[in-house]
Amino acid sequence: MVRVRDPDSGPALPSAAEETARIAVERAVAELRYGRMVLVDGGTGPVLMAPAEIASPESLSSFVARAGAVPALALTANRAAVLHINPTGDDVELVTLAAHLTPSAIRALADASEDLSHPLMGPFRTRAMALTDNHRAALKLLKLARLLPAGLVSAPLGAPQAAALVAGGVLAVGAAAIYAYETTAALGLVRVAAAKVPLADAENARIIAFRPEDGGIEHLAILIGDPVPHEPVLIRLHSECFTGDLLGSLKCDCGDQLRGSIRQIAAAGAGIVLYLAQEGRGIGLISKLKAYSLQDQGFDTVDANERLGFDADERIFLPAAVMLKRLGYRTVRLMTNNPDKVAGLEALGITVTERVPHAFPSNGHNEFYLLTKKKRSGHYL
Ligand SMILES: Nc1nc2c(ncn2[C@@H]2O[C@H](COP(=O)(O)OP(=O)(O)OP(=O)(O)O)[C@@H](O)[C@H]2O)c(=O)[nH]1
Ligand SMILES: [Zn+2]
Repeated sequence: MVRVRDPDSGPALPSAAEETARIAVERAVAELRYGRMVLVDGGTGPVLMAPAEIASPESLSSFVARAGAVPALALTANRAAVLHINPTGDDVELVTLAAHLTPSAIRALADASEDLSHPLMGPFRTRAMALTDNHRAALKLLKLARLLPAGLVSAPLGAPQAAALVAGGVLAVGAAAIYAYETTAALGLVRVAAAKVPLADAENARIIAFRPEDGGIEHLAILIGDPVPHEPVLIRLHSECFTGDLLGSLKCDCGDQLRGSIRQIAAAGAGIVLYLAQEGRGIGLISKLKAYSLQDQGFDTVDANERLGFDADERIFLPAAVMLKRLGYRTVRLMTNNPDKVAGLEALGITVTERVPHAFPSNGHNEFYLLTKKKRSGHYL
């Protein structure tokens, strides 16, 4: 494919080697989502891994046959703390799979939404397998696959064993590529389509779609009116929320914020909504629904994410900053209540001249959610 550089492209487009590495990560993501095993390779020796949330007797025995040994269960420190596993101080714990940890117990250890139906399943033993950077990369890869960050992992394998697995069809992916993935994908964003789409609240609207040059996750820019590049442009960064944006869910404020931002920008004359593919603050729709079921059990939105093994917010701001630069805008008035969005854009070279408050009345279902954003995530409300 011919590589075209926008006149105001901001950061350089990634090299061909970086793009090959990014595509390897996307293929590994697809393998994991099909429940297949993947080899994560890097300086500390290749480790075989598989998602724990779909562990079955068959997948476990196939793992043992390939790795030549019983795997360990890799959990984030957040998830391990919930399970009262003695902390080693590392960000990842490797739990020994004792006989009582059957496939269904492994699934329950991975998935906090089953905590009530599967009360604590200890005792747990850790440290039998030495933790390596490739185990950490394995959990990052699961997050990129929008799966729970809990994986069956082997100890580092010898080169001949890893080569035999690759020859047998197991996909290998580099740990460095996994860590670079989000940055490389964002830096590779280019415009792939643009069209006028008159909206009920903003008739003069255009949607410009961005995608990494050779495929991958797409984000949208909704341009309303004709924002002037050299003046501060009124913008909203809106993370995708299927339930709130499309279904009008009352659990959050997303639907009001999305429609409200379009109305406000139209009333002001011009501006941009960036609609970012970061469902569930970056954990994906299925994990967000699991977080909702934990909220039904009394946990707040932050605790629910952490019980599932995630951080409270897994989003990055680079895709938004890159899209703004590709469109030719570097100075913005940002509609948000989230201080991290202001700091995140500023850190990436976008000047935020003003934070425009973007709060809507609560609706009888989302008071506690809004209060938690204020109290625990420092939102201005
Ligand atoms: N994990 C998780 N995600 C949620 C929950 N409720 C809403 N979301 C997601 O949170 C994101 C909200 O995005 P935004 O409205 O852009 O961001 P914000 O951090 O609330 O900041 P502002 O609205 O700009 O003040 C969307 O991706 C929703 O899908 C929840 O309880 N758990
Ligand atoms: Zn929402």
